[in-house]
Amino acid sequence: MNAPDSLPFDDTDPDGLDEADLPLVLLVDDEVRSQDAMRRTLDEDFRILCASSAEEARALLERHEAAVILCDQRMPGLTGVEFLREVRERWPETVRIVISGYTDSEDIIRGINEAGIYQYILKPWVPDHLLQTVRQAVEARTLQRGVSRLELDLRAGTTALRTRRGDRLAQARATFDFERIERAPGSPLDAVCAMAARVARFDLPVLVLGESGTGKELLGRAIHYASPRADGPFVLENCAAIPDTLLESELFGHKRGAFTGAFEDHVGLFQRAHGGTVFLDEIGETSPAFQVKLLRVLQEGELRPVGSTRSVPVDVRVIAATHRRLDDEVRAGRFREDLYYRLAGMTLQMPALRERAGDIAPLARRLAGEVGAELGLSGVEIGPEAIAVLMAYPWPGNIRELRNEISRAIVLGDGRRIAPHDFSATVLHGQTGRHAPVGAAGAAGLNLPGLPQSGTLQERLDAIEAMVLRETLLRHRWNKTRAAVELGLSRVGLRAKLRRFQLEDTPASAGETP
Ligand SMILES: Nc1ncnc2c1ncn2[C@@H]1O[C@H](COP(=O)(O)OP(=O)(O)OP(=O)(O)O)[C@@H](O)[C@H]1O
Repeated sequence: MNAPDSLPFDDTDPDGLDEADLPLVLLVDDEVRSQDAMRRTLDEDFRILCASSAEEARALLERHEAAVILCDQRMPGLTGVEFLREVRERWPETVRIVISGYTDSEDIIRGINEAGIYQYILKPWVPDHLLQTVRQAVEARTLQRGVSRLELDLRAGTTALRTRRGDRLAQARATFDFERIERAPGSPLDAVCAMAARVARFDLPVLVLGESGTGKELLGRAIHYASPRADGPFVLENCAAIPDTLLESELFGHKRGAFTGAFEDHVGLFQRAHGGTVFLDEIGETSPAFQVKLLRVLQEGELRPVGSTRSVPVDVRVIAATHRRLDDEVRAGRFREDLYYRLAGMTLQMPALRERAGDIAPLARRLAGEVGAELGLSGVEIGPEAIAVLMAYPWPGNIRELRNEISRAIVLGDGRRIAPHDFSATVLHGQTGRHAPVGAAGAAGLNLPGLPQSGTLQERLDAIEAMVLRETLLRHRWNKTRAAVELGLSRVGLRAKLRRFQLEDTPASAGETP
């Protein structure tokens, strides 16, 4: 039998981590060897306590607040699930994980409800998976505790958050509200915004993934203004825009004389964001050397400006964004795994515009209004044929490209109503060179990933009709006779439709081959 451990605090921790801040994990297993194996897997990230029986575990839980309990299903006297049921009642905030072999699965499945088991791990377990599961369990507990705290606050009628914020904040909140992230009802963005709004309330780091121009920054701002840090600053740095050495001084500051050209002390963005949020755009572009420095600041909650001997405490929430798949970057060894886990408290994925073609119509109308107003034109409209053209294009540059296209159309058009011929040939003919045109189908049939999910029936049918016409013409290299035959139209009928969608009279449509 293993005696219960005393807490393994280590004053000489080489990482400079105060172990007292690490979450406590209780391992319950009567086999010393598997206890040891688990401990070795987890003890860099957590404080560990071990018990060999339910009795010992109870005694430890009475004295220490464990974030997570990992319990073997086979124990002398009672099963892991039975013990975890008791843990749920007496220590409900401790997240419960059971470890078992295949044969125990029925009992475990019952236990998922009865004992509120967060996760079960099958033997033989894989160290990475075990570590990952415990990390997630700790995060889940942090979220759950935050929810409970909020509920308590609400019940007590706490209005502190609201009263602290003034008009300026109210205005910023309205501007960067999740509702202002334009989308159609039922858009995939609904789920992203709902998750972001939830996580906004908790002080977790957030990683926003998504192609360029999908609205990652907009989402980051909305998170900040929906968070308890909303009355603190929101500062943004594009990590890809400046060289590595400057990035460090830009973010963490420098002392006068720290390097050639450092004529004065410089306060970095992290210090300026104290009490607020730092948005680190294009984090995937940073060098390994910079990643180490950032990790240290995040771990220690303090920074040392370049050339300084003194550390300064900083309290910021970091929201990082990248167009890269950061987990792939980690696997390829280009991004530090430990930093990845620090940043990815919660990961949000912004879908590309082509994956939510239903959003194009409301977005285009909104952007036409916004850009029109910037240009001093009010009430700029977009006709249904123009919307159909926009919906048939795959938008590799996402909303930023859509905004540019609409600006162009307003400037080149009559300034009142945007029509298809106001768009660039690229958009009119769906040719990006980077992605297959939406609706471009093989001989097997028509694939319509951009099937419109909003708008009136007529608008949606128009969008589909425009896509089908364009796709057929592209495939027949703009040979109208062959396209008409395939579509069962007369040449005159096809021409009328091309005129209607203004696909006919552009130089590109006359000569362009796909
Ligand atoms: N859903 C939306 N509603 C309204 N405007 C949007 C929406 N999404 C993005 N935009 C606008 O599109 C432009 C690009 O968005 P943003 O800068 O947030 O994208 P990003 O993903 O951070 O781009 P990058 O990775 O290139 O920095 C901005 O002008 C933004 O206001």
